[in-house]
Order: sequence, then C-alpha cells, then structure tokens
Amino acid sequence: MAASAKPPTASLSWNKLLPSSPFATALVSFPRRRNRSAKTVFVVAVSSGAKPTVLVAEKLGEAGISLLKEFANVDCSYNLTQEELCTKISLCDALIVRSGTKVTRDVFEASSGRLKVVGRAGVGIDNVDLAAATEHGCLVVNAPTANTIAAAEHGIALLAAMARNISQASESVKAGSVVKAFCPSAKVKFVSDLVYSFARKWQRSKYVGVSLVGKTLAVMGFGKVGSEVARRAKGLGMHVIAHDPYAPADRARAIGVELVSFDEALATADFISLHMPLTASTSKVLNDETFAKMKKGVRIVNVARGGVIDEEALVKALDAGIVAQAALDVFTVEPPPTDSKLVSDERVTVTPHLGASTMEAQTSVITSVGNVGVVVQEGVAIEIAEAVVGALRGELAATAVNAPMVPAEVLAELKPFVELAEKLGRLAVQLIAGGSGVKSVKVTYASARAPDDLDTRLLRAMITKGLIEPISSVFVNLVNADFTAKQRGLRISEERILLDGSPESPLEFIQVQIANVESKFASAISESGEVKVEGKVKDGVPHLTKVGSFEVDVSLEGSLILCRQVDQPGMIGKVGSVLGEENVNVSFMSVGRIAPRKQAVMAIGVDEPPSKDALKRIGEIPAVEEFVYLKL
Ligand SMILES: NC(=O)c1ccc[n+]([C@@H]2O[C@H](COP(=O)([O-])OP(=O)(O)OC[C@H]3O[C@@H](n4cnc5c(N)ncnc54)[C@H](O)[C@@H]3O)[C@@H](O)[C@H]2O)c1
Ligand SMILES: O=C(O)[C@H](O)COP(=O)(O)O
Repeated sequence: MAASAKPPTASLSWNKLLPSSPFATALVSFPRRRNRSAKTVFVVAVSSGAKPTVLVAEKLGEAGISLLKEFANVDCSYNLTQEELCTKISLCDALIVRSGTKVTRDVFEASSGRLKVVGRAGVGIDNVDLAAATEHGCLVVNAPTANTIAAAEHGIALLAAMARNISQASESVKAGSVVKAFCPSAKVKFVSDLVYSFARKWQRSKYVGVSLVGKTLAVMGFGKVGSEVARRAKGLGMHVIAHDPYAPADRARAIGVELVSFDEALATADFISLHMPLTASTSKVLNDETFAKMKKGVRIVNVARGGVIDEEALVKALDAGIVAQAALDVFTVEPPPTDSKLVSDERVTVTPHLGASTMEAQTSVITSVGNVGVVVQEGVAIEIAEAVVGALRGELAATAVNAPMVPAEVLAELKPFVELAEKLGRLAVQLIAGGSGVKSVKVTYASARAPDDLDTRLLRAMITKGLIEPISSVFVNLVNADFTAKQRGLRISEERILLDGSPESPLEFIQVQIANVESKFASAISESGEVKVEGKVKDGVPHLTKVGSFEVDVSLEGSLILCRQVDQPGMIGKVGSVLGEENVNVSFMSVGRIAPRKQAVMAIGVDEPPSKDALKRIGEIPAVEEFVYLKL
C-alpha cells in the first residue's frame, strides 16, 4: 500500500476551462513569434489524434490560412447559404467569418456541440449571436486591433471625399455628356441616323466643396477607431470633440479632444463621424429626433455600422436640408437594396463596407512612425488565425468576447486552485443525498491578499463545472458556466475572508458549502447544517482538508473513499487490507477525529475505482458507521 504524498501532477490542460478539445494531450511551452501587447498564455497542448476542422466562410488573407493549416484541416467555402452553413457546421470545430456571415442560433444548434470556437476576422461581432454561442459553450474571439488604422483612414478618406465632392465630380467627368446630335447626310429617317457628339463634363462651379480646417468634428465613440480618426482630424486642423459615455477624459485630453455630452456634440458639430459598436443602445441612435437637434448643414460619416443610423430618417434629414451630405461605408442591410434612396442620392458618397479592406490590415504587419504615433499592426488574418488555433488548443484567448480574459500571470498562479475548485465542486455535489435539489452554494475564498487582487471568475466557473457535470449531461466550461448555473436555478454566492500574514499565495483555502440539502454521508454536514468541503493547495497539488467538521488531509487525485468510524487501533490496516486484496492501490490516507477513541473520518485516496464488492466489505467492517465513494 502506497500511503505517502505523490509528486505534483502534470500541468493542467486549459481545455478544461474552454470548450473541450479532443486534440490535446500534452503540454509544452514555446515563445510566440513576436512580442504582443495582448497577454496570452503560452501554454500549448500538442495534438495527437485527428486534426480539428476549421471552416473559413469568408475570404481571409493567405497568411492566416497558412497558419491555420499548420494545425487544422481548413475548409475555405465562401458565399454559403444559411442552409449550407448549417449543414457544414456539424463537421467543424471552428468557424471563421467576417461581417458578411450571420452566425445565428440555428448555426450553433446545427453544430450539435462540435463547434468550439467562432473567430470573427474583424472587430464588430454584431453578426454573431453571442447569447447562443455562450449557451452552447462556444468561445467567440475577434481580431480587435488589426483593422483599426484601416478603418480610421477610410473614415478620413470619406470625410475629405465628401467635403470636396470627389466621387460625384469623378463620376461626372468620366460620364461626360451629349453635347450635340447632327445628321451627316441630308436624309434623316431614323434616330439612329443621327450622330452624337460627347464632351467631358467639367462642372467646376457645381462641385465647389467645403473646407475642413477650423470646422468642428464630433467623433461619436472614442474607442480604437474613433481616437485614431480624432488624431488624424486634428492634423487636418479641425476642432475635434468626442462623445463616448465610457471613454476616460484623460485619454481624450491627451490628444487635445474634449469629451462632451451627446446633445452638445449634435448641436455644435459641422461634421459627425460615427465610431460606436452596434448594440441595443446605439441602434438607430441617429433618428428623426436626434437629426432635429443637429446644426443645419451638418455632414455625416459612418464607418461603424449601418444600424446606428435610422436610414429613413437620414433620407428625410437630407431632404429637409438638416444634413447637407453623408458618406457611408456601412448599411443596415448589406448590400443595400437596389431601390435604396440613400445610395441613389447624389449628396451621399458610398463605399461597399471597405473600412477594413487594406492589404496591410488583412494580412501583413505594418509599423508606422510619425505624428500619428507608433503603430505596430498585425493583419486581421494572422490575428484571428492565432486566436482560433490558440482556443482550439485550450489556451485562454486574449481576445475572447464571451469569456473572461485572464492575464497569463494570473492564470499561472491560479492554476492549481482552478483544479482544486473543480474537485471541491465535484466532491460536494456527490455528497448530496439523491432527491435534494442543489439550489444554493456558498463559496468562501480565504486569502491574505486584498479582495481586489483576487479574480474569482475562473474559480467560480470551475466550481460550477464540478457541481453540475457529475449530475447532468451538460458540458460546462468557462464560457457557459454562469449561464448554465443560472439556467438550472443554481445560486452561487461568493465570500472572501481576509487573513493576516504574507500574501505570497493567492489563496489559503477554498470552502464550498451547499445549503438546505441532506447528505448521503452525514459527517459531511457542518455544525451550521450545510454540506461542507474545504481544500488547500500543497506543493502545487490540491488537497481536501475538511469534510463537515472533520479535519482531513488527502491529495485530490484518483478517487476518494470517506469512512466514518469509531476511532480505534487497526482501522487503517483493516480498510487497507480489503483494498489490497481487491488490488486497489491507495495513494493517500488521512484520519481526522474529534478526540481520541471518539468519532473519526478516514479519507482514502485510491488510484483505481474499487469494485462494489470491495466497498461492501468496507461497509461491513464493524467499526465503520458510514462510508461513501466519490469520483474526482
Ligand atoms: N467599416 C469597417 O470596415 C469597420 C472597420 C473596423 C471597425 N468598424 C466598426 O467601427 C466601430 C468601432 O470599432 P472600434 O474598434 O473602435 O471599437 P472600440 O470598442 O474600440 O470602440 C467603440 C467605442 O464606442 C463607445 N461607445 C459604446 N456605446 C456608445 C454610445 N452609446 N455612444 C458613444 N460611444 C459609445 C465605447 O465606449 C468604445 O469606446 C465598430 O462598430 C466596428 O464594428 C468598422
Ligand atoms: O467590424 C469590422 O471589423 C469591420 O466592419 C470589418 O468588417 P469586414 O471584416 O467584413 O471587412
């Protein structure tokens, strides 16, 4: 019988936190090709079995495709109908899209759980049903930085093109006009006998523009693109104001931009440039009511999302002379319908959602230095391919949209506690007697660190996983843990205990208590009436340190037998020999007792699951009053 502590276990696979990956077996570390500002985990699982399949549903730069091919089978199928997408998706582990593909609830349902990652090769995720993704435990990642400069440059290009009537004037010169029709001979019988003469149109007075210098530009949405537009507009001599309820004023001040209220922005701007995401609160934010608040003759640029403008209201505002001109890269429906009044209006400059479409933004790395700052930019294709491959390998993605982003250094520290959290959840739920519904769970984290220094989202997700998976067929991960708990009516409350002492370790212990339930192992009920388990990390290995009111100390590996008996000599030997005779190896053993010769709880770690017969024989040992076998 081996009854001593084992060496620490191998590294934890992060696939447990993220959508499960059948491809991961071992863990190694390697540095990335470039130093990125995003904090990603450099822990990678080497694949052993079949390669995952990635469906690329919209054109992605070659560099990204090559990167994907190193790790996965890549199916590039563009212009799929919704039906075709739903059919294909059941054979795919990851899907990569741009803005032209709607990843609806139907897509997640059709995937039957195989789809683990959706990669949005760009910023806006309004074409992905995030709620459905989360419910299905599917991670959504995007490429939030690679096209920022391209979008900002397109915004500035549209601003200048609109102000100087570039596209209208260009069309006019190219089209020219019929200046004269004459008849080369005397007989004119048919119109076709006439010869037409064309001339270039040269409408210099018609296309007199307006200047940008000294004008007020209101940037609506002072995020990545908005702030780059602001910076460039300042360079053009414009007076730039911005409205963004969530942007820090000092960031705006640093580039000489004043943050103002929504109404002030509307009332004072000569030009308005839209850069907010499309959300429930920004949908049709420019509408009849808000157009009425604008300065007469305002000019509008939209490279964000079509849906932030009520397009019918914009047509009316143009007709009423409130809006003098508009330049639109994005539309509510793309491409816009053939009878779109906006597209056919001469005062409106349009482009077919080209904001992100530069060679540099899509595939390569650019570095620019100048009065716009230093920009190191990676192509969207590379950014998204790295994020998708990382997620399939089980890394926590730095650009996750529907899961917490946990910095690498925090992850490294929390790793053994993450494992402990899941195991405590598993143990606690298995101690519940059948028929007692689990509704209320209290988790206590004891630490010498200030509460703000402890990010418990990961731990909570893993406790939830441990609590739910043994009693259901649902797969729980970091993405869907909170949703799954809520859906099952499971309330998890968290409490922190601040301990004295040195805060070297992020946590001293974690305690899980389940209230209002009966236990199949009565000794697991604490003095206050809850099923209670408590654990610590020792030498990197999770240990169970308390069951109910009994102190134990057993390493949480393999499985566990808990026995309550009257404390007396020879008990360890008796239980040990039953297990030995049944060829079950004991990894760890500990006895916690109230007092000598009184009630004691023996915790026995076993490598193999004992047979029913072995468990029956343990139960028949006269001093054993109750016992339970728990799978970890
Ligand atoms: N046309 C294109 O090809 C193209 C390219 C890139 C980005 N985009 C779009 O541009 C937009 C901005 O992208 P980003 O990368 O700068 O995103 P971002 O998240 O960095 O910035 C968005 C900003 O909008 C702000 N915001 C949110 N709600 C707001 C509100 N009600 N009023 C004002 N501001 C609000 C946020 O606080 C944030 O600062 C997104 O809609 C994105 O999809 C379009
Ligand atoms: O949100 C974005 O990133 C842009 O709208 C780009 O969309 P695209 O990838 O379809 O060009």
